Amino acid sequence: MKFGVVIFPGSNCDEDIIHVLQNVMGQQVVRLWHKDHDLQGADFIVLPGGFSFGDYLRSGAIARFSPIMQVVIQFAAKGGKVMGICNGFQILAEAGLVPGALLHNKNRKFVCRNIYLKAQTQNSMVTQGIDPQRALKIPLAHGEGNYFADADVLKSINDNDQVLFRYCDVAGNITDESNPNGSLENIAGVTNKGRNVFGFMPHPERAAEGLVGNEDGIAIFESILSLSNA
Ligand SMILES: NC(=O)CC[C@H](N)C(=O)O
Repeated sequence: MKFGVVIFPGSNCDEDIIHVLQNVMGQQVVRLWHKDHDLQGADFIVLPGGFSFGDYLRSGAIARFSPIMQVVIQFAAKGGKVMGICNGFQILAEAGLVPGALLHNKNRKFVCRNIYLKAQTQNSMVTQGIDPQRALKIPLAHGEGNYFADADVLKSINDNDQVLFRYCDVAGNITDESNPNGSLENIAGVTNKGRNVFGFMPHPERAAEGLVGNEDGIAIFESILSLSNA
């Protein structure tokens, strides 16, 4: 598969995801600059983590207007696959490509530690290969990751099976104590109605090889690739 990784001013996880896709997963990757107007034939677009435009106004609020986002929005409208990690998720939410919003963490503090999450649906490209009972240990690093949606949106994403991940404890229990940022119903990631746009806060690209002491993130990348090869 050919991945396109978009780089915004202030992105800081772009090289991490490029490294994992290229060197760990053996995929083709092109770097896309936020001012570009085409996707260089990529089949799968990734918006990486970081602090695009210094998180001014709100995380993702300015990046959402970068020229490349017009092309990404058109690509997604035609069913193209787009995945946002952390700041990428914030940009997708600002662009209206996934439901809901990311508010400041409930305790107003930046959270930077490992958390656990569980896949919530088998019906998505990023989770279909993950054992739903498995608690994945994945790093988290953000100040604005508190997932919010109004009651109607929350109901519709639950009814349509659009929740990708929820925060849990090491044993897989989804509890208030295992919620690191105040997210509604422990939601850590969602997909859109068309199931081709994916956003989540945790960073699997920081946990995808033995060298960094944690390979749990590979399950997500394997899931994406197994469906594309099916
Ligand atoms: N790691 C990241 O992508 C940081 C996300 C974002 N800028 C925040 O602090 O909320």
